[in-house]
Amino acid sequence: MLKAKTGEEKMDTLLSKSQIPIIDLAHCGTEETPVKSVVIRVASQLHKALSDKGIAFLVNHGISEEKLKQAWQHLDDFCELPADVKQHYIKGVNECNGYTEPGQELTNETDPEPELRHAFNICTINARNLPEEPLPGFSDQIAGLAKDFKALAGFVLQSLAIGLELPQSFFLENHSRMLDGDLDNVSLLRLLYYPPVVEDDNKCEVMKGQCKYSYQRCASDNPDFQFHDDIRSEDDELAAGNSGLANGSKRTDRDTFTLLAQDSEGGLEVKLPESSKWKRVGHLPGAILIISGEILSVWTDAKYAAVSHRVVVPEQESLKSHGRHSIAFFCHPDNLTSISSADLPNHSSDQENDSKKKRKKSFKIAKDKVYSAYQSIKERFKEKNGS
Ligand SMILES: O=C(O)CCC(=O)C(=O)O
Ligand SMILES: [Fe+2]
Repeated sequence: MLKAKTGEEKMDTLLSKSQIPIIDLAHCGTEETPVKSVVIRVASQLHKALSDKGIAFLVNHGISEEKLKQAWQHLDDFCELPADVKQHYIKGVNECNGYTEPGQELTNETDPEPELRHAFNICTINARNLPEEPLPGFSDQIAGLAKDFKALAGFVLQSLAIGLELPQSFFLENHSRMLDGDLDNVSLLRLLYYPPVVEDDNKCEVMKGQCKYSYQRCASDNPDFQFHDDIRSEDDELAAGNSGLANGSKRTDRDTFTLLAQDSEGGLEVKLPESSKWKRVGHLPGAILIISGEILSVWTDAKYAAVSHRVVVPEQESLKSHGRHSIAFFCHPDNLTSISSADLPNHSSDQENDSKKKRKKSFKIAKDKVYSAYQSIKERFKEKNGS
C-alpha cells in the first residue's frame, strides 16, 4: 500500500529535483579492459556533469551494497573495541593509515573545530595496522573494498581523459601508485561513522557545550535553522549570526576527485559551481557520488570546479537519532606529478570560456592551496629520501 507523505519525507534535495546527473556504469568492463563504447558514453556524460555541476551519482559501478554494508559493520565493530585495543590503531599526526576517534581531527585549518566522527584510513593496501587479530575478516574485506574503489577510480580516470580529449591513459599513468602508500601517493580509502546526535549537552563527550553543527553530532548548540527550501545561502547564515560556522565547516577536497558512498540521507550538502547556496544532495541507495576536487580544477584550468561540501546535522528527528556511515575514496595523483593545465588541449567553446571566467576567483584560491599542498608533499618526500 502507498504510504502518505509525512512532513519528514518532504525534503527537497538535488536528487529529488533531478538536479544531479546519474551516470550508469553497467557493462563498462574492467579497469584493465574497459568496454570502449561504454567508456566513450561515460566520458561524455562525466564531462558534462563535472563541467556543469562538479558532481554526479555513479550507479551500477560494480561495488555491491552488500560490500559497503559489510565495511560499515566492520567499522562499527571496531568502534566498539575496548579503548586499549583501539589505541594500537590510532593514526599518528604524520601518518596516513589508521584510526582517528571523535574529536581527534579538525574540520579545517582556518577555523578549526573538532570532527565528531570516527574515521579509519587505508592508504596502503596490506597495511600492517589493519585490525585482523581483534576483528577476524576486517583486514581482508576492507583491503578488497579498497582495491574495488581503486579500480573504479581507474575507470573514472580513463573516462575523464577521454572526456577532455586526452590519451585514455593520461590520468591513469599519473595515478599509478594509488594505495601503494603515502610516500608515493596520498590516495586513501576512509571509512566514516558519525554517531547519532545527542540532545543532552552533558552527554556530548568530546566538546561539552561547544558542539555546533556540520560534522558535529551534538544537537543542543545547533543554530536554529529550518529547512524552508533546500537552500540556505551564506547571507542567510550571516544574518542568523552563523558566519563562523558556515565558513568554518565548508571544504573542498584537495584531490583529483572523491568517490563517496553513504548509507542514508544524513545531511550531505554541496555548493554547486557559481552558487553561494548550500543544497542538500539526497540519498540514492547503492550509488557512489563523484565530487570534483582541487587538483582536477587546476589541471582543467577550472573547467571542472572543485565542489565545496559539508555534512550538517539533519533536522528531521528520525535522521538525527541514527548514526550515519559513509566511505570516501580520495583519488590523488602520484606525489611527484606536476599539475599543469598546459597538459590539456586548449579549445574551449565561448560558453565554456564564460563560465571559466566566472570561476576564476575560486580557481585562484584552489590553485594556491593545491600548489602549497603539493610543495609540502614533495618536501616531505625529499626529507624522507634524503635527496
Ligand atoms: O562523510 C561524508 O559524507 C563526507 C566526508 C568528506 O567529504 C571528507 O571527509 O572529506
Ligand atoms: Fe570531502
